[in-house]
Amino acid sequence: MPAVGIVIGDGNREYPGKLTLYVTMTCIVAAMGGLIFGYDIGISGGVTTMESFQKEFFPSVYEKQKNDHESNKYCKFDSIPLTLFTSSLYLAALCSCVVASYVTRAFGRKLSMLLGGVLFCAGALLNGFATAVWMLIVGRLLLGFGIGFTNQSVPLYLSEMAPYKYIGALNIGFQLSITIGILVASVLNFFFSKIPGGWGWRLSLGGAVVPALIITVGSLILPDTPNSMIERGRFKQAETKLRKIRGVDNVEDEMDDLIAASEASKLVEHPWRNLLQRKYRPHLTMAILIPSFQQLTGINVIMFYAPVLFQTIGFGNDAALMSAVVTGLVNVGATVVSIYGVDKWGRRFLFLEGGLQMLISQVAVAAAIGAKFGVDGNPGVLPKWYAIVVVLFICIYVAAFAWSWGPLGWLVPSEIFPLEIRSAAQSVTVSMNMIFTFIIAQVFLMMLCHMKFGLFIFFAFFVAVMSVFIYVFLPETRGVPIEEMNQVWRSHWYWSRFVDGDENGRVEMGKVH
Ligand SMILES: OC[C@H]1O[C@](O)(CO)[C@@H](O)[C@@H]1O
Repeated sequence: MPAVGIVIGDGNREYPGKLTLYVTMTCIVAAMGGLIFGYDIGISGGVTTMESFQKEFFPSVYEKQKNDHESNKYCKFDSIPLTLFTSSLYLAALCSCVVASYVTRAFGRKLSMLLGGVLFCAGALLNGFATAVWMLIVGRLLLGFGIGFTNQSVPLYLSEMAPYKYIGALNIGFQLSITIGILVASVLNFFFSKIPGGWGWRLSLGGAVVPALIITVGSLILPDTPNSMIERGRFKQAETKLRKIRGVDNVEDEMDDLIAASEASKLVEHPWRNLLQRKYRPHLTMAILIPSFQQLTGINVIMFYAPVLFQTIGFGNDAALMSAVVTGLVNVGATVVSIYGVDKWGRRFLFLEGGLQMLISQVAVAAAIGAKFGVDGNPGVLPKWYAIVVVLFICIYVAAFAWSWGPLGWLVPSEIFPLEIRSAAQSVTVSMNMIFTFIIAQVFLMMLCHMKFGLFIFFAFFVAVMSVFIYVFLPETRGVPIEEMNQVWRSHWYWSRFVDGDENGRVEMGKVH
């Protein structure tokens, strides 16, 4: 997720500051924001394969998969209410993003986090105690509203509290905690599914209450950010707070820049209209395409539905949930690789290498499933070695995503938007991501039913398209301070026609970003 907000410093200036208790607490709360998002992503697929859950809420799916040995296996989970259970969260998150950005600006980051935490708690409880499908869906909607608030406020809070030099790392750190949340969810699903009497799914869904409570309590005890005090004209208070947060006395430089940034952002009258200007065409294009492409890699087919997918292709219950744990582990590990490599190897290299690796593994998965299942999806008994090969290719695919499009899908947009369009462009990025996450969650099981193993070719096609797009249109942004970005567009073979001349030239941001 993005570390949104006003980035301070002139790219060369080093602000003094230590890793204080405040900063550490900030990181913990921020980690909870990512964790709970990841938890929601990872929990639903496993829960929907639990028999007690299916029997209680989706008896027709249960019957179909128990008794129907004849018809197409690719279709055994194809049920609109079942997919709505997963996808409704992202639709709600999309809607609440808009309200959340207003609340965060007008009433501060803490209130937004508190609202997010409370909505999460309500959603988790409603889900854990659900006795009807509507309770499940309303619970997921509440969780989604919560995500809209925390995804807006937590990264912003984080980027304002963290010492300048940690901002980049925290950006990927947030994505890392999403992947950890997904992993925790799949491990819990694995163990909870063994609990008899229908308690397993209740514990899995209700478990979200733990990180939700941490965020709620955190938002009450954490301090306000100096930035939001400055926005409200409390300069003295902000300076005292900044000293305390940074653990040093000489915070004058940072204070000056914060005040300048706040004043500059007040001058931005029409961020949305700004974004439509010709000179921001490259930014708008990236704000729309990068998050859309991130989802069109098909990653959430695996993240949401890995256990469903593995059961569809003939794995037993346990093996399906275990395989989801394995892909979850690979996801976390490869995100760490990205943190290590992103400044060493550059963004373009990771995008292109990741794209190629995803393409090859998707074609391999399609071929392996197609060869064994044909179009009617009836493999007889799936040999163990064959199942392992399929899981292996899926892991190769997940690893590629997790060190390329996963973190870079957030990092690259966050480093190319100049201050005067930053908040608008960031909202476009977050919204596009949510829209496509919703669409994929909603239509995947139907697509699997109709396109069968060809579904993986469908996503492979998009991976090819997006890799070509990166190769041709995305300049390298590694180590480019934001005030130099315009120069990068200006020397690009295509974007130079939009960002040419001095009139569009450098944005006067030396002090404020
Ligand atoms: O780690 C995979 C996860 O990362 C995201 O792309 C968010 O950045 C999610 O949509 C996905 O489930």
